[in-house]
Amino acid sequence: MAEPPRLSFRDGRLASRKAEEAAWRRHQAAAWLESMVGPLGISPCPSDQEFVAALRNGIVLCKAINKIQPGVVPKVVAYAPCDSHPSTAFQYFENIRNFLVAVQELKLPCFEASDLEKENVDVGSVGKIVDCVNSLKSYHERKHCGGANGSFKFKKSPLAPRYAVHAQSENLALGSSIPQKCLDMTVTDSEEHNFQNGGPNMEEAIEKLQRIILDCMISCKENLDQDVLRKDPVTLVGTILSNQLEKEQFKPLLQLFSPEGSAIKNEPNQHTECSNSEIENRMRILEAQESELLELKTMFQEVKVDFMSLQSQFHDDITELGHNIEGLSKAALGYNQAVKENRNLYNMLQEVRGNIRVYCRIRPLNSESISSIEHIGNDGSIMVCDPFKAQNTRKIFQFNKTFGPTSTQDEVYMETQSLIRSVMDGYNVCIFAYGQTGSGKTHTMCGPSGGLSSNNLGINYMALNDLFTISTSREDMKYDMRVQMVEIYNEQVRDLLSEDTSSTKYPFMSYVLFLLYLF
Ligand SMILES: Nc1ncnc2c1ncn2[C@@H]1O[C@H](COP(=O)(O)OP(=O)(O)OP(=O)(O)O)[C@@H](O)[C@H]1O
Repeated sequence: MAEPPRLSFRDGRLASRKAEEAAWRRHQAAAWLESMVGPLGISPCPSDQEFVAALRNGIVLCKAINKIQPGVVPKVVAYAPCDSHPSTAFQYFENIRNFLVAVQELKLPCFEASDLEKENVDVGSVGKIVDCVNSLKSYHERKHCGGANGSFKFKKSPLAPRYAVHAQSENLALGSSIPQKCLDMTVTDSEEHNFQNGGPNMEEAIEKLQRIILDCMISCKENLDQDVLRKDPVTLVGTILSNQLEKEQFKPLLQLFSPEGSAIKNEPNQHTECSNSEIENRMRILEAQESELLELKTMFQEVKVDFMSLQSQFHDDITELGHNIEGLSKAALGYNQAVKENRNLYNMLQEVRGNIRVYCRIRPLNSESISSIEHIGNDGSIMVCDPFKAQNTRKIFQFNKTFGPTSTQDEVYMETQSLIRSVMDGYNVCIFAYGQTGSGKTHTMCGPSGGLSSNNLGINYMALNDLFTISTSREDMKYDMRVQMVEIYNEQVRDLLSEDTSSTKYPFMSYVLFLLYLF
């Protein structure tokens, strides 16, 4: 049975370092994709399998590149209900193909569509995919800073190219073009070309050199004599390094650091140019922002002044309004008091004039009638004389007021109006007409038309109109009005508004009858 190949300490450390680096780069790629398109549903440090599985349908990649370059992948096939369907798998392949075309258009490093399709992913394929994603990331960042026009350089994964090369690196022939490709784990054809043209930056070159030196040291350490190492380790390491660095394979790299090296000479210039242009850009942005800030500050100050002025004006207006309201309130209070006093005086006047008043109205005579009225006094007195009896039969009667045959309905009402209005202030008022048949009671109380015409309205109608007008004008009071009409004939009370009068009882009628007896 064949024994499995043993890994030396050096190989083990290298492998571990490479795995760590690859994992870090995967993490960076995944984190960037998540920042662009949202959660991928994988762990923050995904395995190769996880990473590839998340990108296999190409949706994430297409969305990400569309964010950088909108519309570069015009149609992205989204998730289908059943992803195992053959047509969907084909459409997903379309996603990958469109994405790769878009990447090529941006002149960024690509991978093969088959790299994503493999069930058992290999490190080299994943490295290419990660490289592609990270180059997109760098492109995006540069674009964000105003760069990313034309050629674009990216950091390549250390994995894929190094793997094949490193095993042979120490035994390769020096100087030829093929070994040149192989001797540096990190230097590829394109990168070498870049070195010659001042392509890679200093940081990349230092990183590469560090790796080579580390490899050399590990390689040498395995063959070191422990005794020699104990005597003068510094000189020993120096000698080893200088021997190693003498080799042809390091020359392209060392040229980078030589003062004459065009690449190293150009790079700082390029870097400086890039930095200067970036700085200039940022300075311009900063100046623009500063001027905008100043404008905003000025505007803020103006708005603040306006606001203060408005606030002060508002305060003055409110104060003035308060004074006005206070004045109105006092006036209203005074008015209410005046009205109240006025009512009291009014009602006192009614009492002075007499709570019970008796008026006499003489109706016009008809053609056959002979008048018995001899004199009507202004003080309400009336002298009557029976024309069929002797002269000494004259009699004088005194009333509060006597209305002659020519008096109108309005004149009669004006005398009773003050009493009627005091009802609205809570006083009880009763007006009734008394007299023999045909003396004019109905004419006075209801009017000749019985309320059907607005001319010559009776006391009842005029009183009700007056009361409704007053109740409407007094908005702060609520009045409840009810009307009842009764007739007293032969000491019998009859409800004129009720159809069935037999069962109606009127407890107040005893007072009315008592009053009638008084007269
Ligand atoms: N001041 C007046 N001016 C003109 N006509 C009047 C006046 N008073 C009464 N008359 C007339 O006299 C007649 C009798 O009046 P009225 O019917 O009002 O009397 P009465 O007292 O109501 O009678 P009764 O008690 O029988 O009902 C009516 O035709 C009425 O038009």
